[in-house]
Amino acid sequence: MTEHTAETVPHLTVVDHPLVAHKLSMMRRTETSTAVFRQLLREISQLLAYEVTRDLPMTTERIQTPICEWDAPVLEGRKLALVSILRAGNGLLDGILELIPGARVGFVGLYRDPVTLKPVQYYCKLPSEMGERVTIAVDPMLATGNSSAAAVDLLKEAGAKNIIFLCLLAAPEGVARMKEAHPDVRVVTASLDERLDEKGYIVPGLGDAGDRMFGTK
Ligand SMILES: O=P(O)(O)OC[C@H]1O[C@H](OP(=O)(O)OP(=O)(O)O)[C@H](O)[C@@H]1O
Ligand SMILES: O=c1cc[nH]c(=O)[nH]1
Ligand SMILES: [Mg+2]
Repeated sequence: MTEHTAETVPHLTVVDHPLVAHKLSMMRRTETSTAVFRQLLREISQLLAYEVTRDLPMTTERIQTPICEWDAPVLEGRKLALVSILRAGNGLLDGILELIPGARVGFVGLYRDPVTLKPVQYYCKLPSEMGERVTIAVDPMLATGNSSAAAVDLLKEAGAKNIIFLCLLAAPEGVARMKEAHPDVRVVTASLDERLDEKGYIVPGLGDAGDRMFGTK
């Protein structure tokens, strides 16, 4: 590990949970099939959703139980915006939507040019009233951070102010890039990996998340 840790990067949360770590190790294995990879990502996404929503603002609503009237805790404000960074973000989105079915959903289409490692945008469709929603942007991989920084630029252009970036694996380089470009955005990840290789892949990583999820090359 490098010197970057959850302690030295306070805007970074590494979800430290045995089930997450075990499932993630299974996902990293080369021999894990596409079907199992997708299923594991769905399972992990729900554990991460539990963590990433921990500090959502709450209010109370007067309700009638069979016994009495009561001020019951409920989520405050407008419905969450979940934004998937295509393609691979959809692997995290599906499981989280099961837990938060009322969330509004946006998509940012980006792919990383394999030579320049710069993001190329091909799509953007976001919910209305982004300025009034907590926005959770999801993409399994935070490598150079170029894609996530560009995606957050688009979210902010649409008015989003309260943004969390949720990923599965983060490289220290990507965490640093996000901190520099968007210091107000909290990054939540299942693992802070060691580094990037010469092609910009996360080490030890799990390879190309989109390809592993969809069986492409
Ligand atoms: O931090 P970065 O260096 O920008 O790399 C991370 C990006 O690369 C992957 O997407 P990819 O370009 O492979 O597109 P895909 O989801 O369509 O496979 C990943 O899902 C991120 O979006
Ligand atoms: O390791 C990496 C880096 C970027 N994108 C991926 O899918 N994997
Ligand atoms: Mg890919």
